[in-house]
Amino acid sequence: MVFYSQFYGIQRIRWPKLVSTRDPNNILTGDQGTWPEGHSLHSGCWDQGRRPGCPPDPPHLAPSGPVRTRPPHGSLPRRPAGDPAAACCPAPHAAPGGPAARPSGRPVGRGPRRGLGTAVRGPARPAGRWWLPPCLPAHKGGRRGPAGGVVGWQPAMEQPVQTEMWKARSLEELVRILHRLFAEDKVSVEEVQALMESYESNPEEWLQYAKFDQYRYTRNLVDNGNGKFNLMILCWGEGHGSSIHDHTDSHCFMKILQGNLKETLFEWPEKKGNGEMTKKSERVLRENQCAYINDSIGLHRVENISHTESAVSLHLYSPPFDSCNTFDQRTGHKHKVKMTFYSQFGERTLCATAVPQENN
Ligand SMILES: N[C@@H](CS(=O)O)C(=O)O
Ligand SMILES: [Fe+2]
Repeated sequence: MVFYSQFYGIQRIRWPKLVSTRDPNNILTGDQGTWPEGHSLHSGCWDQGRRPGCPPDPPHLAPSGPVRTRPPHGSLPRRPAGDPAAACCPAPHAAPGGPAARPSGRPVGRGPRRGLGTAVRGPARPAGRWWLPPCLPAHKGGRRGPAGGVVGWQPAMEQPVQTEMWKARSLEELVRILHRLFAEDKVSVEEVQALMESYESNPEEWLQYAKFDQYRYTRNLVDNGNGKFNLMILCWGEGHGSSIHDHTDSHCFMKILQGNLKETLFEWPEKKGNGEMTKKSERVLRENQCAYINDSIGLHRVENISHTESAVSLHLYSPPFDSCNTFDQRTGHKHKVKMTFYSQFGERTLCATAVPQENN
């Protein structure tokens, strides 16, 4: 699976195979990585209506009404020869030299609209996205430009203009749409971010997961995304915060469900780390906003600076990870920590160790 972004570009993470920055049609050649069974390339089925012989959706993804039809994907990857999904779902967008983007931005999906959220037409994004080299922090071979993005841009292939956006009308629906998006070979950072932002926080829907601790912020697993992502609710009591940390080469989306959270960005320290870490920026994230970070952008610390209000946030990590590095602000020294869940699917996790080693 490949992530792409008009700002951050393709990011190769743990499992994707070789990605050509010049020919996006090549991205399906080579090793397909290690997805859990049944999660390879059937994603073409859902957006064009089910074709005879297509494997059924897993029950929790079963269609129940109209869906958003996909924007045209003129340059999405070709399915490899012999791929069963190619046989059962000859997705027009995946065909070599697939359909050109419609200037009107009208949906191209045919077949019945099947139910996940509302498709709303968003503002057309500027044409011409860029394919980037992997988005890695400088010490892993990435190079950062003045704006903090990775440099080394390679104008290669225009990406389609996205003309529609998802609207998740409930947390449940948000989870369903996320499953759909992550079943694709390519995942758009902006699409996930916009989708998460589209969900209007409703405490009734997430209260069952919101378990607070008196002393530290808690991580509460909501969904494990078929192994492709982890969705969790973090509960921040007054004054609670995380250490400065990285995200283990994963993509991190953070949406505020309640209250406000301050996010402070830091530069990666020099290799050895022996001095005060450099602060890049800070901002306060407010209810329903969704932020995004990965290791090429930098490190961050998140804090609930309120003395009177708790805060709750919804985090998506892909690929999932269970450890990260924390950094000492004064020295830049790093320390690997294991990350655990305070609860999973609404049930309090039994502590395996007497002293949980958390990122705070
Ligand atoms: N990334 C942190 C939360 S935050 O401070 O972004 C975690 O998963 O615990
Ligand atoms: Fe984080």
